Amino acid sequence: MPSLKYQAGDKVMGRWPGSSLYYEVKVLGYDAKSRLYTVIYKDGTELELKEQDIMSVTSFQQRTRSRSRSNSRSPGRRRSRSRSPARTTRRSSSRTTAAAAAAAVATDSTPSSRGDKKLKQAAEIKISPIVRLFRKTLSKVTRTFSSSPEMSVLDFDQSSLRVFLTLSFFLLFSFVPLISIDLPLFSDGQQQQEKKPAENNSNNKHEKKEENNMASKVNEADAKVEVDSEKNLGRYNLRRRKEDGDSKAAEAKPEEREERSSAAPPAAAAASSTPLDFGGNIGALVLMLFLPAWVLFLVLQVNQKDPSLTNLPTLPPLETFWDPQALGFVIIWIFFQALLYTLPVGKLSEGVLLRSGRRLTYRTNGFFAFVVSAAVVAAAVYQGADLTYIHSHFLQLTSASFLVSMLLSVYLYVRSRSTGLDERALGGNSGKVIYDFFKGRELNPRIKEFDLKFFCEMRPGLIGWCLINVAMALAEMKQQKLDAPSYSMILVNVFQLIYVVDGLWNEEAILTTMDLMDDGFGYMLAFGDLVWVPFTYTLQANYLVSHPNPLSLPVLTAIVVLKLVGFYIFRKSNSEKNAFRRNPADPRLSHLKTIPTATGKSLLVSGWWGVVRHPNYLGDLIMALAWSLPCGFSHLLPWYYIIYFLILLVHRDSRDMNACRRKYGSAWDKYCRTVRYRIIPGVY
Ligand SMILES: NC(=O)C1=CN([C@@H]2O[C@H](COP(=O)(O)OP(=O)(O)OC[C@H]3O[C@@H](n4cnc5c(N)ncnc54)[C@H](OP(=O)(O)O)[C@@H]3O)[C@@H](O)[C@H]2O)C=CC1
Ligand SMILES: CC(C)CCC[C@@H](C)[C@H]1CC=C2C3=C(CC[C@@]21C)[C@@]1(C)CC[C@H](O)C(C)(C)[C@@H]1CC3
Repeated sequence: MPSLKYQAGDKVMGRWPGSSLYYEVKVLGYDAKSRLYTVIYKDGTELELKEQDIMSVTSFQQRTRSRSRSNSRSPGRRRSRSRSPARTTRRSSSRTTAAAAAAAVATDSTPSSRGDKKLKQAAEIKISPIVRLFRKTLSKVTRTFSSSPEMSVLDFDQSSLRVFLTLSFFLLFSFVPLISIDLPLFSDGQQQQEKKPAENNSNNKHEKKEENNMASKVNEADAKVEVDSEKNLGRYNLRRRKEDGDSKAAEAKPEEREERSSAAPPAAAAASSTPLDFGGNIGALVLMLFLPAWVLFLVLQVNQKDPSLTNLPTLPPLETFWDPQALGFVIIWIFFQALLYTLPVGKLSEGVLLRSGRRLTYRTNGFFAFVVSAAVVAAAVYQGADLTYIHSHFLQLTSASFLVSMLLSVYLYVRSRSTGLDERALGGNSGKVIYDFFKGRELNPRIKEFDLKFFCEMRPGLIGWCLINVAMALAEMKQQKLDAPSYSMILVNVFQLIYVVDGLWNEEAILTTMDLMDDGFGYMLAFGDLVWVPFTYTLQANYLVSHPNPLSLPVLTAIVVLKLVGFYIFRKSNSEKNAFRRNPADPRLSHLKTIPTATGKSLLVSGWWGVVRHPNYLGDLIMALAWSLPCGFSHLLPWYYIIYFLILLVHRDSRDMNACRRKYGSAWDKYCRTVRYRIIPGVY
């Protein structure tokens, strides 16, 4: 190829299709007819790229450095850098890693930039009117509360905040978060610079590059991201030429599906450039204030004789929120669960491969913890303990748990200062204090072998949910003067018990969920696990205590069938994905078709994951419907869960779509074209 810019054998940087990530590739050849270069990535993927998507390593480094220099002029960052003793080492390490052209640099931009707008456009999918309405509302809310994502902690929109604060008694529950976020003692920019090279236990070149702070800096200046998937189709040829010469090649044979741990996920480099969810700082602040207030509203509302929307509860005196005994019970419960978690009983399971190249082990003895907890509670009841205390002190228990979750969140944020970049979540490491506090910075905070995120997600709140439900059944019997709980109460109790026990029985499967793999542990999950789950997921049982709803046998049967259908879809789809992620070559999965991706992982494109994207959400939603139906239609309140859950899962689905698009590029687009429905069959 004499007159060509790149010659066969050249090592250059090639853009990964559908994304803005550059990887080192080797030029294999050039096709004059199509004017495409054939390049090979380090993981063996061969693609055809246009010249404009290729860059020499030198110009790539120059570009990266110049962006880095121009960005380092930002006063905030410079100030913190100059104070860092480790800075020189870091910078030089950044340079060398930049030169080590084995990794990707994300040129994704912040949500406000043109690049990200394009990304959003690319993610725009044809949707049904209901979903469109929902998304419109969601984006309106987001726009209302977020201005520029580049805003600092201090210059947030004061007027929106004031309007918001006057809305209700939010401030009360939000006292602690306000203290913690008003103290921007350190910036993430500084912390990123301060990480000593010695802390880098990464054994993977991609991750080493990821520490290069320039990744995000290239972003800000170079928002020329072309991610329109349709455009990309014309520009790239995604054939895996090595495996097969025709378009069928995208479906790999089972024996080819081994996951290559040497290939780091492409998103690894995007540490501080992942687009912000929830409208950035302002959205996170709003949520931090709104969520506790909403829990308070629900807790007060459910006790009303007529909990309709036109009959809002009044705020009780402040002192009713505080009960040291309730706090004592909450702490004892959490410590009791922690003790069970640490017992050397049950299996040790391996988590997914982390960006640091490590795999963590988890003690998955959740079912054991459940059985022991049930036995201890039963023994306590036998000894005369009155579980209806939980119902009568629900508000105090809620505020005590809120306090614990707040303290935990502050602890998590503070300790995340001393963690390396490869230990942080991609989405919670923006440098924006409120946002990172909310989303969680550290991916897997551990005290020795004690994994805080895993523990909180699977134990105190989840098992506490069942305990509270049982307490509600006893409270119903007491209040309604019944010899046994009502059928509605039994259904709600049994359905949710099945859900929790199933989660604990299949505890290992949680290791391949978004929370464990991608999300940091911060306020969102700490609050979600310790307050939201136990005190709002029990709303149906709580409602039935004082709002009986007799069920006829046919209705009861129909509800049971619905629950079983939902459970079947939920369990089967979760197990299928979990089994596939754990062992892609599992012979039991050999009938499934897959799409290979450049990360070495493949995507399931048949079986449950070929019916809709996120079939597990579909099953979960059907179950949620079966949980609300026993409460009847007199009030909206017991239907709150399914409404919230629909919002949560649709938002989670789009978060996951964006994350997967960043991870898998065009392979993800191909998956979306093949499996067109999102969550619900027929809904795009
Ligand atoms: N009760 C509750 O409050 C909640 C319950 N849930 C439930 O928890 C469960 C886990 O949910 P969640 O963590 O949100 O998401 P998933 O378990 O669906 O995990 C999403 C991940 O799965 C992988 N994936 C996506 N598509 C495919 C595919 N086609 N083939 C192979 N892998 C794929 C991707 O990760 P990668 O490719 O990196 O492996 C993706 O990031 C669900 O059943 C959900 O309903 C969730 C939230 C709240
Ligand atoms: C406070 C916010 C608005 C939302 C917080 C969300 C969290 C409450 C949920 C995020 C993912 C969850 C999962 C479960 C519980 C709720 C949270 C923590 C789960 C443990 C429930 C039991 C299931 O069997 C499961 C699949 C293990 C769930 C995993 C996700």
